[in-house]
Amino acid sequence: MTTLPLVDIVPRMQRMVSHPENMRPAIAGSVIVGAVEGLALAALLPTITALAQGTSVWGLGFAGWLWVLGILAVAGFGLNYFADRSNYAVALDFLRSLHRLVGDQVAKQPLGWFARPLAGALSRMVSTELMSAGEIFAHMFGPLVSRTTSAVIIIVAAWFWDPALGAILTIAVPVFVLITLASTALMRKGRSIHEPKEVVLANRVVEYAQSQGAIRSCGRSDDYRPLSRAMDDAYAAKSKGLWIETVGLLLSGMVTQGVIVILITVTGSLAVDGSLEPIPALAFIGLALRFTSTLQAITTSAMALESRRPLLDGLDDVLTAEALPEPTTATTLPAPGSVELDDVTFAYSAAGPPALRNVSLTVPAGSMVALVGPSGGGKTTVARVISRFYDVDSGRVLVGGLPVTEQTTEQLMSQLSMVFQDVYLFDDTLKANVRVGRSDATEDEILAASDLAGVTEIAHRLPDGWDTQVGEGGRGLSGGERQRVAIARALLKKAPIVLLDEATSALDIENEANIVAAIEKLRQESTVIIIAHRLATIAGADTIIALDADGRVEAQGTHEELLAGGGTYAQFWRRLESAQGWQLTN
Ligand SMILES: Nc1ncnc2c1ncn2[C@@H]1O[C@H](COP(=O)(O)OP(=O)(O)OP(=O)(O)O)[C@@H](O)[C@H]1O
Repeated sequence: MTTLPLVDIVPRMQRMVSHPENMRPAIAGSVIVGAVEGLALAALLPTITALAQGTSVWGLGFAGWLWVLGILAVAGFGLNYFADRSNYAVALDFLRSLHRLVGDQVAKQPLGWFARPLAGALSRMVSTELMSAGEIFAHMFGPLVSRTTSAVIIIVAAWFWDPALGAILTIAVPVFVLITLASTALMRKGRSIHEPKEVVLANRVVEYAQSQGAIRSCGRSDDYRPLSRAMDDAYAAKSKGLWIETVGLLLSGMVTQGVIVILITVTGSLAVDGSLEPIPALAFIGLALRFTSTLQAITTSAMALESRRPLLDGLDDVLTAEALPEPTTATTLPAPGSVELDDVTFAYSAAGPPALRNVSLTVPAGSMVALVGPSGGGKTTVARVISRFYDVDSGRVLVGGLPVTEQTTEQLMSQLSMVFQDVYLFDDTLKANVRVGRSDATEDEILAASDLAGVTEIAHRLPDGWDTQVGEGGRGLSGGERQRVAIARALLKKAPIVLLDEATSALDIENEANIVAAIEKLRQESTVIIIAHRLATIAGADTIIALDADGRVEAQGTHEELLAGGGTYAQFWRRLESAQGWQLTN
């Protein structure tokens, strides 16, 4: 059974609000409201007794007790208003500061962090769940505190009035809590049986809709087994889960009634055998009815809090994710434009095999290096460790002659331009997306870079030219067009080092011509490290670094040297030649 976040919610929230000092008065307000409400309920005992017996109770007659009730009600109303305001203030502070904290934390994370599952959960958390985070304090924790205080006051008052009545209420609490916990556990168990199957079913439906082309071309649109299997599984799991949930629901529906019946029966029996006066017994039954609804409200708030535990856990994970350590100030670079990997070994996870094994390579400033090798050989990983998406497990990565771990993110990023396969464009105009390369670039510079990268040609085709909105992520453009924009950005940025993934998938003939021209221009101005797929790029590079399938450097040298050396590179080259269908003559 999971523990309720009742105890740890305060320290957790204290870490997440910008004014933790405001939580104390809010909690104190809820306690005072609960105490006043509890006292108002407890005052029913002397009020009804005074009314029924026509005598004074503790020096006050019925009218006096009515005044007490009235004063408590007015005080409760006013205090409730102020407690609610304090709770809402904390809730709003919580929401505001969460957005800032999550934003700051995201900005500090290494780029590799965004490839992890946590980052996927983050988008759901920020888009849908964070808005409900404010409820935790305003609608769950505050009411929980005030109702618990009320219940405690009622029990204390009952003990004070008559120890037998106090004992009855005290015993009712664990009975109520145990039955409620059992019912919640049953409902949770029922949900855990059918919910995962429903998620699978939903995924299968989406898959079925998205893969209609492939399914129809295989003639399987009538009988898509994974979907029908998922439906059968979901149906079977739902039937089983519902049975268990129904028992839980029955228990939860019965608990309040059950406890009321027990309280009335016990109180009635005590009145019959003379242990209790009949009138106080009647007054007590009225109080017991309110007491059970207070208990029910406590459990509702507690369960609602419990349901927010995954959100708080997720926020904790995001907020405590460790940023890569970096210095606070930039240092002078000993060898601007150069890149070096010195005996680098790196695995994406401790359990998995290394993606790079003892990789050493040197890229002098101004040179062009082509990374080649089989799919999965670690070419993209080399680019990622150079950009410090991840810190390596052993060895060193130097950019500009300085280890990347000794540079500020700003210093490192100012040296690099990255043109990777998954180019992200902002939901803005085409021109604004090119300008991202360098915000202070002039119109002429933007046009020159765009001409070279083939973006001007795109602008001429689009309905609003340069002012065309490219859509979120650039979905209004094709993959090849997005890559051209990324190349224009790189040309504009004029970074000393360019990392370029020459994605074959995005290359049609026109794109290819642009890439060739852009690479030529880039290599005149910068060091270029290119994950190369085209024969001409590979053969034209100053140095070729061939990785093997296990992430080791198999060979490095010029094209002629590697070809003359025979080995895997020569085989790789011949395969590429026949695949690309043309012969390069030396
Ligand atoms: N984010 C990741 N998490 C875990 N493993 C990864 C991740 N990215 C890549 N890998 C693994 O690391 C190894 C090297 O991958 P990498 O993408 O660097 O190869 P590549 O040579 O660029 O391949 P390709 O030419 O197909 O793009 C592969 O085994 C791959 O499965």
